[in-house]
Amino acid sequence: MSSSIEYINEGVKTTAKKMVKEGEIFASCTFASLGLDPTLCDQLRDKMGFEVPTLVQAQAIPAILSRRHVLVNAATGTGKTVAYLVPIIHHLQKSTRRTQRADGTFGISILVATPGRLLDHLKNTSSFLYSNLHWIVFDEADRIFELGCGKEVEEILDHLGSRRNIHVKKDNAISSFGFPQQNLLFSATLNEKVIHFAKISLENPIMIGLDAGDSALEFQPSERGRFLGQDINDEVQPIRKEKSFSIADYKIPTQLVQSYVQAPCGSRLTVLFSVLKYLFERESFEKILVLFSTCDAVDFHYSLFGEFKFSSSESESRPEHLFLKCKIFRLHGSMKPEDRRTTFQAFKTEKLALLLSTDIAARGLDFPKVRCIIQYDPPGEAIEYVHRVGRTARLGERGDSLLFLQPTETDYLQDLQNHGVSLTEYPLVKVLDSFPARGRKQFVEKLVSLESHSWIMFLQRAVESFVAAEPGMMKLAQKAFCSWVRAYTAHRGELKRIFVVKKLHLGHVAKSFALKQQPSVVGKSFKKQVKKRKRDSRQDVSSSKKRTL
Ligand SMILES: Nc1ncnc2c1ncn2[C@@H]1O[C@H](COP(=O)(O)OP(=O)(O)OP(=O)(O)O)[C@@H](O)[C@H]1O
Repeated sequence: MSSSIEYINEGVKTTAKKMVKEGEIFASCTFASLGLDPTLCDQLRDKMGFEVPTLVQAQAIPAILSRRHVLVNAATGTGKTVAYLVPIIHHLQKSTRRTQRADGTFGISILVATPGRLLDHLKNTSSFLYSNLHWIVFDEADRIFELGCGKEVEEILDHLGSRRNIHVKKDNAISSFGFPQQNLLFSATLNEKVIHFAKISLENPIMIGLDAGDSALEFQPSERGRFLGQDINDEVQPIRKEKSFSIADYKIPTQLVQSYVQAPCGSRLTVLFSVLKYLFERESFEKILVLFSTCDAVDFHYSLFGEFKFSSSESESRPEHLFLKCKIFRLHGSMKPEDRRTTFQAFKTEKLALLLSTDIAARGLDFPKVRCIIQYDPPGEAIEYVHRVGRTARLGERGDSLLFLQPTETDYLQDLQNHGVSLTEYPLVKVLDSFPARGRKQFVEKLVSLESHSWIMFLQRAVESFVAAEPGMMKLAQKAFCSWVRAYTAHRGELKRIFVVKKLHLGHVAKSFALKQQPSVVGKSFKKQVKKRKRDSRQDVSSSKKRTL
C-alpha cells in the first residue's frame, strides 16, 4: 500500500510529492531540505546521530514550520518528539528579540507540564505569565484522555484563549513572534475523545498520518480524500455516534510480530520463566521488558528471577547456577525517583537485560533495542495494549510482543480484533519440549494439559521449594498475591466480563506466585470483596429498575 504525501515548506516554497511504502520509517530527504536552519541540522547529525528524518518528521516539520495547526497520528517509536521539538527550536533560535522578565513563560522557553498541574498554575499563580505563549503541544493526546484529564485540557484551552469554537479576540492569539499561536496535537491512537479535542483545539490543521481510507474523522463528501498534508474543513463537524473506531485508528508498527500465549493460572509463573530462558538463550534476544499489574508483583519476580538457582542435571553433585543469566532490573512507581532514573539509564545502556515493570514503562519511554514486550498481566483497554507493545519495534527495528492470557480470558483477543489488532498463538509446547525431560517420559503421546508437562511440573516444584525455604521471598510472594488479586478485581466496564473475578481459582493464583498454599488472610479479604461486588451489582440492578419504573 502506498500513499501520497504533500510536503509544505514555507521557507523554500517547494511542494514535493513522495510515495511512501507501508512499513518504511525513514524519508529519503535531508533535514536541511525541510527548511530547517543548517546549524540545527548539523546538531541533529553530530550530537544526536540523526542523519535523515523519519517519515513522520519529514511530514510534520515543514507543516509546523508553515505555522499551521497540525494533527499527527503516527505509530509508537516513529520519532514524534523530534517532529515537533525541532521546528519549535528552529523558531526559537531564529528569534532575535531580547526577552524581558515581564515576558513571562517566554523566559523559560519550553515548559513541560501535566494537564492538572498546568491548569492549577493558570488559575492560581499570578506570576505565571503566558501572554507570549506561541506553541501548545498536546503530546500523547490519547493518554491525556485515558487518564481522565479531558476536562482539564479543555479548561486549559479556555484559559489560553485557544478553544476554536469560542470567540477569541484576534490580538490575544498573536504571539511576539508576530504570527498566531500554533496548536499541535500528537497521538499514536485516535478515538472519539481525541477527535473531539482536535476539532475544538485545532484551527484549519494540516493532518498527518490519516488518509481517506482509514480516517476516523467524518467529513462532508467534498472533504473526503483530502487528508495527508491537506486542510480539514473549517466547520466543526459533529462526530457520528455510530462510527466505530478501528484498524488504522490504532497504529501499530508493521514489522511487530504479535503473539499470545495461553497459560493456565497455576502454570503462569513457570511458563514465563521458561519463555524468558528460551528467548534469551535460544533466540538470543538481548533485551526484554515484562509488564506486571502491581508494584508488589514486580518486587517479587525481581527477587525470584535474580536469585533462583537451578541445577542443569538431575545429579546432586552438579553445581547450581542462576536460572536466568541476564542482568535484571525493576521499575515501578513506589521506587525513589533517583532509583528509577538509575534503572532507566542502566537498562538503556545494558546489552543483555531483563526489565520487570509496571505500566510506568508502558508509554512514552524510549529504551533502545528492546526486542520483546511480554504482557504477563494483561492490559486494560486495547489502547493500553498498543502503547505497551510500542516499547519495541521502534524506528523500524524488529520486535516481538507476547500477551499472556489464561484460558478463561481469551475473549480479550476478540476485543483486540475489534480494533484491528490480530495475534497469533505462540508455539508454547515447542518451547517447553526444548527443556530437558525430568522424572518421567517427556514425549507423552498426547499432552493432556500444560500443567502436566514434565518440565512445567519439575520447574513448579523447584520454584515452590525455593520460595518456601526463603522467608523473605515467601513474604514478597504473599504480598504480591494479595495485590494481584486486588488488581484483578479492578478491571472496569466491558473488561469485567472477560477478566471474571469469580472464575479465579485462588489456589492456582497462589501457585503462580510459587506458593504451595493460598494465604488464608487473603482468602477472607478476597471473599469479602467478591461479596461486596455482588451486593453492589445487585444494588445497581435494583436502582436502575427503580429508574425505569
Ligand atoms: N531522525 C531520526 N534518526 C534516528 N533516530 C531518531 C530520529 N528521530 C528520532 N529518533 C529516535 O527514535 C526513537 C523514537 O523516537 P520517539 O520516542 O520520539 O518516538 P515516538 O513516536 O514519540 O514514540 P511514542 O509514541 O512511543 O512516544 C528515539 O530513540 C529517538 O531518539
